[in-house]
Amino acid sequence: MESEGTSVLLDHIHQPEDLKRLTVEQLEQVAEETRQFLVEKLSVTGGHLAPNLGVVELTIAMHYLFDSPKDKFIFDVGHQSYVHKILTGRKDKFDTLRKYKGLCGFVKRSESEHDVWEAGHSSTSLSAAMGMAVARDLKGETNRIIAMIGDGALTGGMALEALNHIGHEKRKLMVILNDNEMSIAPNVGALSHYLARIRSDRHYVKAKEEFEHLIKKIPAIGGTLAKTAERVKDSFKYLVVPGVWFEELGLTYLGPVDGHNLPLLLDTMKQADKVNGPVLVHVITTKGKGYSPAEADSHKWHGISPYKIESGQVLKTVGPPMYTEVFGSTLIELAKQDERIVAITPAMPGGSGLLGFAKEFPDRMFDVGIAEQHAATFSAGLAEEGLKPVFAVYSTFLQRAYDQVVHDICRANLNVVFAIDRAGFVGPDGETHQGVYDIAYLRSIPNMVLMMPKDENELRHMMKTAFEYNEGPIAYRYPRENGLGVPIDETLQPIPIGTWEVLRPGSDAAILAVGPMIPLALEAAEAMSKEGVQVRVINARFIKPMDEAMLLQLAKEDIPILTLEEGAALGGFGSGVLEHYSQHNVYGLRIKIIGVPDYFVEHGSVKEQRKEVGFTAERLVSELQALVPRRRQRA
Ligand SMILES: Cc1ncc(C[n+]2csc(CCOP(=O)(O)OP(=O)(O)O)c2C)c(N)n1
Ligand SMILES: CC(=O)[C@@H](O)[C@H](O)COP(=O)(O)O
Ligand SMILES: [Mg+2]
Repeated sequence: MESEGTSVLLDHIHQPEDLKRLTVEQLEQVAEETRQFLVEKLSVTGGHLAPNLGVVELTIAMHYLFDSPKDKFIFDVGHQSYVHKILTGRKDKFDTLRKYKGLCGFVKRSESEHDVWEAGHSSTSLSAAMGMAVARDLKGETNRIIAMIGDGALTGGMALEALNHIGHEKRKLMVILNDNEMSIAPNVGALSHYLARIRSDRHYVKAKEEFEHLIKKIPAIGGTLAKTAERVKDSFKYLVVPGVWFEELGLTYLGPVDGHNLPLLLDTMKQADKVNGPVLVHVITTKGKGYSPAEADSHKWHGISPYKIESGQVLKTVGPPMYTEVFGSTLIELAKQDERIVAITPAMPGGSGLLGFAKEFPDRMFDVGIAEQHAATFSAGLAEEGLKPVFAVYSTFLQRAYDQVVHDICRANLNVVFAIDRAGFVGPDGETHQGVYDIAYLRSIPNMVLMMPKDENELRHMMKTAFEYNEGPIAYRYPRENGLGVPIDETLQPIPIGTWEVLRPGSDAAILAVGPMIPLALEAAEAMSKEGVQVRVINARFIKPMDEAMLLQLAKEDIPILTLEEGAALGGFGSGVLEHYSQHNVYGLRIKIIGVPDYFVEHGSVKEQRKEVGFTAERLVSELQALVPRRRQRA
């Protein structure tokens, strides 16, 4: 891929209509120029390069044949919608991709009328498509509904629930299965193996054609022989029709078709468009197509940081290890001591830092696919039988398994350990991925213990604490960022459950800070000390249960309290402090909750997101000045 390409045709594509005037050869040139554009732009911005390189021809074909936005294009997850954005007038905004107030990395209604379904979480496209198909029919409209779903997303339970409904109602809609054999990591599961079989045995299609040709040769026959021939043909389907599983669900299966062969793709999708009912087009693509580093390692290039085009070398940020890395290495340390420890990931082995664990303990590592609900109750089953499951999951994706956490794990009080990564703001992935709700949605469940460390060293001790805790479910949450670079204790000590830690003494006010908010609290306390106000800073490392003794002491001292968490203020840790005092009939305290306000915080850097919601020392100082009575503020 030369680094300075000239986009001759792509520069003239401002809306999908501009595609429709082109010849197929010109469309192929647009595809080439689009790949060039993606590689160049994302070398600066970073983003989901490999998924988008894989759907260049597919997205061009969709916009060439069909009429968005009248026809509804629904992208599952939406991380592969960059080509769609390029073709719908947003090419010039790609320098702002995933930047603060810039182009969103997922489908976004506010950006374009062509963006009709927002996602970020996987496996929602088919349910949305079905909803839009029913609405269309009830309104007497005739537009097309076209969902693009990947082979990974297809393993998500919602997708299978939707297929069941789609096949039942038999309404006209098109499912384009973008099969590149990859989730983020190589795809897993029986469904993935089934698709692999279809991909590999191309003779299915040839044999089917020969058989049908043979049947046609038999002279026109009537009666039982005709019925027999039909039954033979139908049963032959089980042998040769590759997509029989989909056909049995009630969808017409077309494919598999090469997703980079535009003429073939166009023909197949024209055929699919004629089907008067649900149709699934099985498209085989290469994740990372056209850029050799991404083709060679599409796991790494699924979501990539800025890189050098020529070498594919990623521009690494230096610094202390990420919390995720510390989690992964410490889990190996613990697992070496106890074979009861098993790790579970819903399709995020790399992102969750478990690749090392998988290598060390292949029999104790379970990637269940994009299936958080199954992962949770699978963990419950493991715990039921005396193992020590560590369910590694991003905060935002744990939302998908809330009932299983309540119903199967906490109610049953099973010893499941939750390793909740990406807790707090996550930066470029934005509002669909912010890990800011798990404090609120977990702390209200009986039997749940929820911790957050002040640094990577304390994370290790929390992991030991969780491992040795056998009173039921326990969770530690940690952010998508580097640790603080603190010294690492070799010996792991469990922390007494429900105990906080005073980090800075003070008698005029107290800040109860959670996790990555602690440095900010210390900075504000330092600033206040210059005004003669001594602010105590407490590491509120147990969100549940709270340190009741310390809360009682604070009440006795009757000093103002400020709670600080990178989580939804509504129902979060600070709410818990208020609830505690209410339950203990303590009245009249001055308490200020600082958390994430009640709206979805969009993409940008974590620093920009924190600034936007007022997580700044200046803001904390002004809140403390308002809380601490004048008499305590010495002149
Ligand atoms: C509920 C949920 N779990 C996990 C993820 C993380 N995730 C994003 S994309 C992806 C893989 C999707 O694979 P596939 O659908 O095959 O798309 P591809 O990237 O291969 O084009 C995963 C696991 C998510 N977005 N949503
Ligand atoms: C699209 C998606 O959900 C994942 O690719 C996610 O963006 C990964 O997030 P991290 O980059 O934090 O692992
Ligand atoms: Mg895939």
